[in-house]
Amino acid sequence: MIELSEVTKTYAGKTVVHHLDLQIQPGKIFGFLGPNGAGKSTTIKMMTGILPMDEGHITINGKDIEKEPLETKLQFGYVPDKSDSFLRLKGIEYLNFIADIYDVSEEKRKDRIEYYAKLLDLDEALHDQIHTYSHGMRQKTVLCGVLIHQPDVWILDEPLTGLDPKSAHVLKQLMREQADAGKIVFFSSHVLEVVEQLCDEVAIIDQGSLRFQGEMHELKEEFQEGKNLESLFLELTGHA
Ligand SMILES: Nc1ncnc2c1ncn2[C@@H]1O[C@H](COP(=O)(O)OP(=O)(O)OP(=O)(O)O)[C@@H](O)[C@H]1O
Repeated sequence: MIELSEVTKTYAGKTVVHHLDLQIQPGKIFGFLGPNGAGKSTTIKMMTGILPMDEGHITINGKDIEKEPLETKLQFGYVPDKSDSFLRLKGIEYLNFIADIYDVSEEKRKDRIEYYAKLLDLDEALHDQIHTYSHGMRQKTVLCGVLIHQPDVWILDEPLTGLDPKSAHVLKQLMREQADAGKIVFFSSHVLEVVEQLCDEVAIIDQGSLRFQGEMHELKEEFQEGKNLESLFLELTGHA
């Protein structure tokens, strides 16, 4: 389970995440929605321990990201919205590095790298340096790193942006499999069609505050009378 309690972040006097409470249960694909600048990436960076929070607590599988950062980081895999680290490494070197960090055995890593690199059409690029990769290839390389260590929780920031249709389809299938195996897939997006198609549960934030959290079917019940998800989203985020 992921739990955010009263999480607040202020940049230079401007509060961009405001007393945010969220609970994400295992077995779900959880969509985190909001317009540009709503505070999605900031929240994800606090969940993953990249940014400190000013107030509140975040736990992942009962581990507190501020009190037990290492133990908490072992619970999840993270794909950021921009992947521009380790650019001098070759894809295969990066994946072996991740496997080393997470103590994945030689046999398992070999099988998993082979399987997932082929599935994501990365196999032919593995011996090139990451700086030669496109945005989508970099995203898929980081994703491959997550798949290699098989964490309970996936945290994905705009994971489908920049992926070609085949890779997007593969990722959506992997997300479904992960949730169906009783694990958590938490992802941010502003692509409403993707959210509607994929999510079991959603949270909508605007200006750092929660406007809705509930099952996808509860959200859909709100837009039965001629409203689609887009108009409901615009209404909830004050842009109708
Ligand atoms: N390092 C920073 N310094 C100052 N303000 C920041 C910083 N990072 C983000 N912000 C501000 O915090 C707010 C939330 O930004 P954030 O990137 O979390 O939004 P987002 O919901 O992920 O947006 P998008 O959908 O455009 O990626 C915005 O107003 C942004 O300008």
